[in-house]
Amino acid sequence: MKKSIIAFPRIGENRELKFALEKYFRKEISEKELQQVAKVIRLTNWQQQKNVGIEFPISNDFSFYDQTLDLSIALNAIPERYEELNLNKLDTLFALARGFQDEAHDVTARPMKKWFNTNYHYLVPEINSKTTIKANFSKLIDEYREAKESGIETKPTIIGPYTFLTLAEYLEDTTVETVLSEVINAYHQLLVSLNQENVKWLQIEEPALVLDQSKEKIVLFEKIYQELLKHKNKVKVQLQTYFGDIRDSYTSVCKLDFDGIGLDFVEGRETVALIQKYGFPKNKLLFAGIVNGKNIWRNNYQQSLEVLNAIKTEAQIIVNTSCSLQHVPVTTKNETKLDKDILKHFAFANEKLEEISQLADIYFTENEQLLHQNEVLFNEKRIQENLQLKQAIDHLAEKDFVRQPSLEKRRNLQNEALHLPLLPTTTIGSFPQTVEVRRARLNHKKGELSSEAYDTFLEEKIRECIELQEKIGLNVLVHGEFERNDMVEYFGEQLDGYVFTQKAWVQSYGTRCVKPPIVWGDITRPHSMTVRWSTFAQDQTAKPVKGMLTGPVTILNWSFPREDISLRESTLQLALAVQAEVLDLEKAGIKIIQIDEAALREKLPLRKSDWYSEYLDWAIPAFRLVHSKVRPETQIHTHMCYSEFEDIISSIDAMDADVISFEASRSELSIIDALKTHHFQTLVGPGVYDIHSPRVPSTNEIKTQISRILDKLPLEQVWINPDCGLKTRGNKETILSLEHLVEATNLIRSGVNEYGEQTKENAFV
Ligand SMILES: CN1c2c(nc(N)[nH]c2=O)NC[C@@H]1CNc1ccc(C(=O)N[C@@H](CCC(=O)N[C@@H](CCC(=O)N[C@@H](CCC(=O)O)C(=O)O)C(=O)O)C(=O)O)cc1
Ligand SMILES: N[C@@H](CCS)C(=O)O
Ligand SMILES: [Zn+2]
Repeated sequence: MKKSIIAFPRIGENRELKFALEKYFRKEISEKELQQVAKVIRLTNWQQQKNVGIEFPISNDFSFYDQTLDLSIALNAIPERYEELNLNKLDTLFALARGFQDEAHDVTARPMKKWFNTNYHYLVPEINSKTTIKANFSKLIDEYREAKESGIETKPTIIGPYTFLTLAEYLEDTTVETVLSEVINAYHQLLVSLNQENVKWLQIEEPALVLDQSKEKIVLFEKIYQELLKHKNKVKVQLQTYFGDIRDSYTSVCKLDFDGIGLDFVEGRETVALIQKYGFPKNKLLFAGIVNGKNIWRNNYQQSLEVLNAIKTEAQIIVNTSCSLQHVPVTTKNETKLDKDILKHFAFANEKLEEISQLADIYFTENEQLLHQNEVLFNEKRIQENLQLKQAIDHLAEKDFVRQPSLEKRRNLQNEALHLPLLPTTTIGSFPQTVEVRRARLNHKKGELSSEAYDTFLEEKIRECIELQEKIGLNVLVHGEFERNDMVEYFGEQLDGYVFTQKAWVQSYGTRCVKPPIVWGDITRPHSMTVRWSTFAQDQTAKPVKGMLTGPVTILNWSFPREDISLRESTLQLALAVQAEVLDLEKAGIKIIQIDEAALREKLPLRKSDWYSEYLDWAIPAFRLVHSKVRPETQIHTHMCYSEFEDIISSIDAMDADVISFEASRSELSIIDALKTHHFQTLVGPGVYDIHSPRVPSTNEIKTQISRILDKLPLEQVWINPDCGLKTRGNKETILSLEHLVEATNLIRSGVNEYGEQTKENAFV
């Protein structure tokens, strides 16, 4: 074996899986038709890998929704409430993923979390007191057989027991120990089945090893694998890690009876040093993750070769990707509008397969011609540096990052300017991106709808949206973001220095995909990007309309960034561009401006020791730079999709926004305790219902949620809002949910308790 990958995207070249799934959810196609689409994708993927000579294409990397959810199901970690719906296997999976609501049932979706430091989301496994782990790896076996029937010997992949146990949520006094032996036993059963099938290699993914590991955790890891590997028999087992190095567990991993070890040489800063210091076991293969699975730039073969040569004497190398290719788009071949001189610098998943193959040729057979061609590409002068921008960044001073006056002083001025009631109600920005909205944008893009007609359409949508929010009784309105394809791509399209693609989709969660724009050069703002729509919306109402922007850290984190300058440098370029937009909005009379930093937490380095020096020390100031020059009366909001920022709570406060909204509806509200303990200064809008699921929360449910928040936080600090934008929802459920939100807030304001009784002494309006 010379070359390998960890996993391939499963959405299909033209998002075939997304469209089939959505049709299945709308009951427009049968399960059989859906399975057929899935099968074609799998066969195509295996064939692509085979075509470039990958000896063992990967199987079981396909998923209808999420591979961690598939694992929960394979381990029978299916909470009773989903079993009780009595749905078939596939629909039970979708109930866990999306929630389920009909006349007789109402079950919420399992929570989703960010998959390590990516923009992919996994469904959190649940372990409760009734969980009985049992092996049912039929999906993995079926897909292995499916490939074999078409003449392809695959290497099945599975997320490992250690990562599963690390990511799971433990309820009702359960712990890792409650299920540990059952989980080991289930993987043991898997090995037995694989031996029966005569499977050659199994890849076990353990990305949890790249997180900070305590001694106890390493003991747990060793215990699992000492036990498990006793049973591998003829199947060879490859332990695959990614998203960083495994400095805490390297020596333990080397001692265990794995046949191959996969290490990340792209994000794993210490990987080479670890091998040089401790050596690499002679009886194992080293799967060297050298082709970046997260970014889309061509691999620099010379640099890769230097890395491989540095460890050449230590190990027998298999050329590999650094992580699953699910984080990059499928192919560059459909990018017909991008200049060839630009496109030649990019490698998506298919092109990365070729890179693996070429690198193996260069490494094993010293193919000089391939090396030379690649050198020519990297020696080209790609872009012209913007010296004026560089100077502007170099001259930034301390004062440019500090807003005046203090938060407390601003608050009084804003209260006077805005006259909002207690518990102000608002939304996060986007309203449903219905088929009608997307179709109009598509028609405009294709030239079938003129710019004038498209603009008129958008104005009509904004007018309706404002009218609707007034009718529902929200206090701070939004324009609805109808003009945006995506909260990041939209800005990328307006900024100089970006290039964007037509078909370069990447899965974000379930059926939802994003098309990250690509930072090509230095970033500047040639014109205002949102003022027109925000002012149009404000002209329709006397209530304040929030201007709506995406912050610099999020724009960069959800783009494919440059690799020739630092992330800090690109973020500061973006910060200056967004700052100009903020000031234009303010000048145009917008009194509240929301700057979303939904991805700020996501890119926090996986190791704590890197948090400040590698990231927060520039990311938080970059946000402050964006709003440091606004008037004290202008209220700055920010938004984060997830509430997992307990550990960096002071940094979030240091963003110095006036209000922050975040997800809290699916979490245990522990974040609220943390806000209290840390004397969090910023006003907060903890989301009172989950927008990721189509289910409509009842008024009472929202009211209970608000009461729980108010048990812990002072009234004056709280805003009421959903936990994220409404773009993925339909109109009907959105209207009902927002009506319930306003009704619940009004009940709380007027002091009606949870039993529907008027308690005058609680009333405050
Ligand atoms: C808030 N989130 C976001 C994240 N990352 C982003 N970059 N953006 C986000 O908003 N990360 C965390 C969270 C959760 N993630 C998501 C991700 C994606 C969506 C979502 O709704 N995605 C849409 C695609 C959005 C888009 O770009 N739409 C375009 C193109 C529409 C399209 O597909 N057109 C078809 C034709 C359709 C037709 O009707 O004929 C085509 O071009 O072929 C647009 O609107 O113009 C998705 O559908 O996956 C939400 C949350
Ligand atoms: N303003 C954006 C934030 C999503 S994270 C929206 O509402 O969709
Ligand atoms: Zn959000």
